[in-house]
Amino acid sequence: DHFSSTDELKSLVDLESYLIESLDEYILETQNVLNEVIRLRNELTEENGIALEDVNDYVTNPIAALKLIRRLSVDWLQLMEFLETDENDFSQLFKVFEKAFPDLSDLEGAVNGVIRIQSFYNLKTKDLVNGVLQGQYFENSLSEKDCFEIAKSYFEMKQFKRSAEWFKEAKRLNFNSNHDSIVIYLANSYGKLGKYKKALHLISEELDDDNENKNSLIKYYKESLQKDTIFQEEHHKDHVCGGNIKVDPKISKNLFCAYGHFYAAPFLKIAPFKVEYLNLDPPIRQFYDVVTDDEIEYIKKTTTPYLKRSKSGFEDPRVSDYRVSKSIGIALKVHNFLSHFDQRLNDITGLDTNSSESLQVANYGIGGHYDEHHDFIEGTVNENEGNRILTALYYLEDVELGGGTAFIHLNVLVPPIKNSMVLWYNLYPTGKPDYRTLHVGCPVIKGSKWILTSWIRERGQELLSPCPVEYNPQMETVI
Ligand SMILES: O=C(O)CCC(=O)C(=O)O
Ligand SMILES: [Fe+2]
Repeated sequence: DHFSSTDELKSLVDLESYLIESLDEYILETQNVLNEVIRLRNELTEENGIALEDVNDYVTNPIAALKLIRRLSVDWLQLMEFLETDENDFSQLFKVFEKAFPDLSDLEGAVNGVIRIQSFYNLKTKDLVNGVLQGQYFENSLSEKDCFEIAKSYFEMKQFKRSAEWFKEAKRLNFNSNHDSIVIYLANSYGKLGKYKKALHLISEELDDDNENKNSLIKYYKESLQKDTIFQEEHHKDHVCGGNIKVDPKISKNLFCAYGHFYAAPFLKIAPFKVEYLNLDPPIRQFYDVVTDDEIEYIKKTTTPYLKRSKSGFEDPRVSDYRVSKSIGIALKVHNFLSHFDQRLNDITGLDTNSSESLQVANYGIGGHYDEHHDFIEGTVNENEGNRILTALYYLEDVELGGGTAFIHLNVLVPPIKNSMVLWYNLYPTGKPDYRTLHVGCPVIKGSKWILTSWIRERGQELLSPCPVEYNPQMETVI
């Protein structure tokens, strides 16, 4: 027994105080963990609250979407590391939902989307960080972590002017342990641009004295200062997608709008289409109100469950960053609801649409695009079909910002206007490919882009379009 000896009781008191001390340590440790969990939880709650205010607006904003993906692919996992040690109900619950989370490749996709938007539209880094897109202010701004992710991607792409801008923003927003890593990256970006003095200054002044790389970096940049290497300044040029490139007035003064009926199609005599000539040679024309809201609803509803990541290339189609969208073919013949669709294209073009391919529906998310390409097939063409004479591209949705179609040799930017269709010939009337038709599906900055594309092939047109030597706009009746 214990109670008969005071000595034994004393040792129990000692033991108890030892235990209390250890318990205190445990409490402190747990409290620290919990405080950190609470801090992260508050950060997540704040952002989630902003998203809840208008979910649709949030997920169609590239900056907000990037943040959402980063939270779910990185931040939540960091939080869970704190809770991992004990098997609590929340950890169990999290494991069930985690499977549906975006992963690091989704994060990479979202970062690339923002980078694409910046480079195609030549947006200022500071504007993007503050949520300003093409001059319009949106509420979502980027955090240090987001800037750091983007900066690292630019660094890997060897775009050091941009990486320096983004690391600078990350440094400005920084208030945690990542500081040294940002400083080194920023200095190295300066170094790659030949700005050794700046790099040296940054390392000497701002890198922690305890950092193991400090001395070697100082030595490296001091030595670099002695070398005289010539560097090429990186320039960011305007792209046709941005809509800021002026068209030669000699061309633009001849452009016009009209009510057009074509090839004497009887229906169009009564109800001509509104048409706008965006370029005369080669002709690029935008037709308004050629697809109805009901048809659009039908097309979206029917195709949405089947959309798959688009591929590019005729011979060996692949998924790549060249074309970031989801798409699926739709055969008009099996959809009675769309029975008038091809008739309109036939009325407009005078061509036989029976030989056209199944239509293609595509949906581009934020930063989604289709880089420079021609629609005609290069190389061997299947003789039973022939090449793609003509492209008719229908816009099924207005895009809030970006998402036009740019003809980069012609400085023509087609705005994505719902219910309209843009039409151009990919071949000269002689059947020769027309390389002036090189075009880009511009990145979506904000919103969602839905298009439908119809390609008319050469076969079946022999009697309808007997090769004129040159295209002549007079072939069409315009009233
Ligand atoms: O998305 C666009 O604006 C262009 C699409 C396109 O060029 C195509 O699908 O061939
Ligand atoms: Fe195309």
